[in-house]
Amino acid sequence: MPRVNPPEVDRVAAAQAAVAARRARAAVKRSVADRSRTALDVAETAWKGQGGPESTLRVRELLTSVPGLGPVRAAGVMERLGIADAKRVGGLGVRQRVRLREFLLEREGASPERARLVVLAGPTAVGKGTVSTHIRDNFPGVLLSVSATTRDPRPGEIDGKHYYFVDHAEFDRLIAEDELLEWATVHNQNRYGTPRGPVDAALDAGDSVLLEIDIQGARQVKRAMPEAVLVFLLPPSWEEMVRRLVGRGTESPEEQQRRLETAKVELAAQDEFDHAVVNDDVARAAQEVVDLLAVPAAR
Ligand SMILES: Nc1ncnc2c1ncn2[C@@H]1O[C@H](COP(=O)(O)OP(=O)(O)OP(=O)(O)O)[C@@H](O)[C@H]1O
Ligand SMILES: Nc1nc2c(ncn2[C@@H]2O[C@H](COP(=O)(O)O)[C@@H](O)[C@H]2O)c(=O)[nH]1
Repeated sequence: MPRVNPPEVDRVAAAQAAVAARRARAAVKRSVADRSRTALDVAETAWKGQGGPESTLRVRELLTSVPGLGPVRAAGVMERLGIADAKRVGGLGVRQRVRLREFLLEREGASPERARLVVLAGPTAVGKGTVSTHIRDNFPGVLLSVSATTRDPRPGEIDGKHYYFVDHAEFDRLIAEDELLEWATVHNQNRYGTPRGPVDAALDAGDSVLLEIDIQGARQVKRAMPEAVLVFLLPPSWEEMVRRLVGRGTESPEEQQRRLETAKVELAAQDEFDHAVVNDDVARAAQEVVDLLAVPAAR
């Protein structure tokens, strides 16, 4: 027999239930924040459909309880995943669940205690330098490795900031003394290499490191350090990449042609990478790379 109560009793019971539900949701959020549970575990519980506090938690609340994800970054993540602001975890559609699960898997695999080595590679003029500079300027928690190179500085490039500009004898010495984590002759012309010391020191100190290097170098890093995360930066289209190369105006037409030949080979290697990021917008592409590094956003 259904019970019939006076309206006051129903209202009091409903208010008590709402308070209990809010407390339960707050407890779930605290358990993610203090890492006694992962956000993915919470989401999976909600999707088992038992109607507990996990399923009525808003996705925004779940994400902002993940260490290192503030409201602004959480909003950006939701926009990327195609999840509306008011959505509750239990109310997500199948595709949204798949996207959120993938995001949380990646994010929680990249726990902030585990420093990561991320390698950003891609074809010429896709914007590797631009995206890396954006990360260096906006995410002080990331160490951007400074490479050694035998090429001449371009106008405005500073020795020790953009590259260590060295002659061939010095580059030979760096190789002979095993001071480079990887090195390669790029575009059949100049040699470039990653100094090993600063990378090792940063990882030992628990700091994540970003390398912006070519594909041959990325393969060498993966062989030496299989835990490194390889990210392939893609242009929105081949034509846009050519426009960027020509528009940059730093190479002669012959050098542009040489780089485009290398680019065809490089684009064929994108499947060897762990992740692909399209550089249609610098800030968004940089954010995607930073999410893979799992470092706190700039204040
Ligand atoms: N998202 C973007 N939208 C429009 N232009 C961009 C974008 N990202 C970079 N660019 C422009 O494209 C050009 C090439 O960028 P950048 O020099 O960073 O490429 P790169 O991948 O480092 O090239 P390389 O490997 O040849 O050194 C620059 O003029 C830069 O301003
Ligand atoms: N293997 C490595 N490649 C590197 C390194 N530093 C930069 N690069 C790549 O070289 C090309 C050309 O650079 P540019 O500054 O002359 O335009 C570009 O693809 C870089 O990613 C390195 O240490 N190792």
